[in-house]
Amino acid sequence: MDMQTWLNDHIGKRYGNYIDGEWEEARSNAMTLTNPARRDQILGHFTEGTREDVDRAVKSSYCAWKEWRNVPGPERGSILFRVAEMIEKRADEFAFLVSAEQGKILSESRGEVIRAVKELRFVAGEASRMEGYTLPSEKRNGLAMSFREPVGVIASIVPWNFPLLTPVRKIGPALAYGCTTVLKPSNQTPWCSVKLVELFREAGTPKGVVNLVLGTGREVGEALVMHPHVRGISFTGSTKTGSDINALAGQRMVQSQLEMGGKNPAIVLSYRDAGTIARQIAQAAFTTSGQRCTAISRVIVLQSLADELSEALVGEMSLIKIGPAWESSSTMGPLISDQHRTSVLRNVAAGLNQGARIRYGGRVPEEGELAQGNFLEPTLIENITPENLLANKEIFGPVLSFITVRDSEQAIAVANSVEYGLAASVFTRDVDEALRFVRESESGMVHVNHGTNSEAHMPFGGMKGSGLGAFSIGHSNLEFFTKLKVAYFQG
Ligand SMILES: NC(=O)C1=CN([C@@H]2O[C@H](COP(=O)(O)OP(=O)(O)OC[C@H]3O[C@@H](n4cnc5c(N)ncnc54)[C@H](O)[C@@H]3O)[C@@H](O)[C@H]2O)C=CC1
Ligand SMILES: O=Cc1ccc(S(=O)(=O)O)cc1
Repeated sequence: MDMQTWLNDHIGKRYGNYIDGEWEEARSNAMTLTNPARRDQILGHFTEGTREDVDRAVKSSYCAWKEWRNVPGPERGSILFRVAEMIEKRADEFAFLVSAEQGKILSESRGEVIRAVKELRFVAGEASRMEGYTLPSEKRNGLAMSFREPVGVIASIVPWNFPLLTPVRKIGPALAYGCTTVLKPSNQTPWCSVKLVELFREAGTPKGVVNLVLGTGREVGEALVMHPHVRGISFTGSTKTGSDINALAGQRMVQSQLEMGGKNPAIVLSYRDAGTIARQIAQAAFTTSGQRCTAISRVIVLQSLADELSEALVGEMSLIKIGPAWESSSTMGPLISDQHRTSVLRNVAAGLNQGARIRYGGRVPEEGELAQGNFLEPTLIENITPENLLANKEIFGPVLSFITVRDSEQAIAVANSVEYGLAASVFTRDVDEALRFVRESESGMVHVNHGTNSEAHMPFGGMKGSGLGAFSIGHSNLEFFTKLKVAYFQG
């Protein structure tokens, strides 16, 4: 089946919250979700949840946790393996869903689906690895041991750029480590979360272990963060919201795991072939139309290489074809909303006012099919000074800042000069330079000679304004979803 046919069969339905094992009716004031590649197409209608919904959902999760925490790890893991299997079997349908509500092209959506399956399988195995350790006691015939216990109810608050993967990245580890969760998706991409929760139900997850409350950050998100039974907040989104959440959680002595924004650099110090480097940078900058927390948004290049690299980047960018996911020729989709595109354009205009120049792109298509969606050409901007907003602020769109430097020393200083520290790439043929960058980069994830793409079994996170608390995905999740307890035995 193709995406258009699938969409025609599935759009226009109404969806409500999933609380305590029951799907609820969508309320009459439900929010209308439209297709970012075709604003006149209504995808569905989704309840605007309330504080009262949050209260019921959290209480349900709290009740369920008292049972779920005692379910043996391998049994918890087997539910996650089952969900992974089900997503894999319905991979086409999930890719259509991701593309429909997020806008990204189908090959990227398929990549997101595969990644979600891999992460679920990884974390399903983690359910059996909640290790502590045992030491001989100070006393004769004694034992001293530490072990890990699930923290309790987790609020999972997710954004719109990876509408399947990020919910999986929250629900998966929560359940593996014996926690229960209330999921709140972005109200710009609630559909994938609904379909994902349907699978958890189908896979036999006991009632209350996963609840879903749809709605806004102000109403549903804040109520979750403040609920007394919520014992951990796993959040992905903007640095501003993450920091607000952390302040509130801190008052309640509750831990948060925050995955936030980035202004990720690719520093280019030497190469064999400018075209190969440009291809990797363009891929890392423009997939998901630059709306990835790990997108490369700054190229920091030695002056001596700048002309050749800028030419090669323009060459790569001219191959990008913007368009809707259902056109097989499209290689870059729209932005999530018209409002977000306006914010991206406003930031670009402010950067130009500060002296920057557009080298390529930057236009909004105003005619034909493309005018119906939130499209924006991939954009390369040069003549950027260190103070320019485009050198510092997260834009979260298809906008790449081209910055030239004297030497590798200055390159590293510029790379580290922003408030963020999520991902960074270095391109060099010199192993000493590469090692130095790995050591000195103020980023959670450093990539040598490739773009900022991570792997499904490795910890994922950032430093400075990009991340706080335990990294997600890998074994590091144990630190967030469980707490340590020590026991002494005397024989
Ligand atoms: N790091 C990442 O992956 C992402 C970063 N962003 C950045 O954030 C900017 C704004 O995008 P938004 O969608 O508005 O991000 P956001 O950070 O405000 O929203 C993310 C999630 O948090 C919820 N939320 C919002 N305010 C909340 C509050 N006070 N308490 C609890 N939950 C709350 C939202 O409803 C959503 O589910 C983007 O332009 C981009 O720069 C956005 C999405 C993802
Ligand atoms: O938040 C989800 C997320 C962000 C980035 C990537 S990637 O490694 O850059 O593809 C994957 C998942």
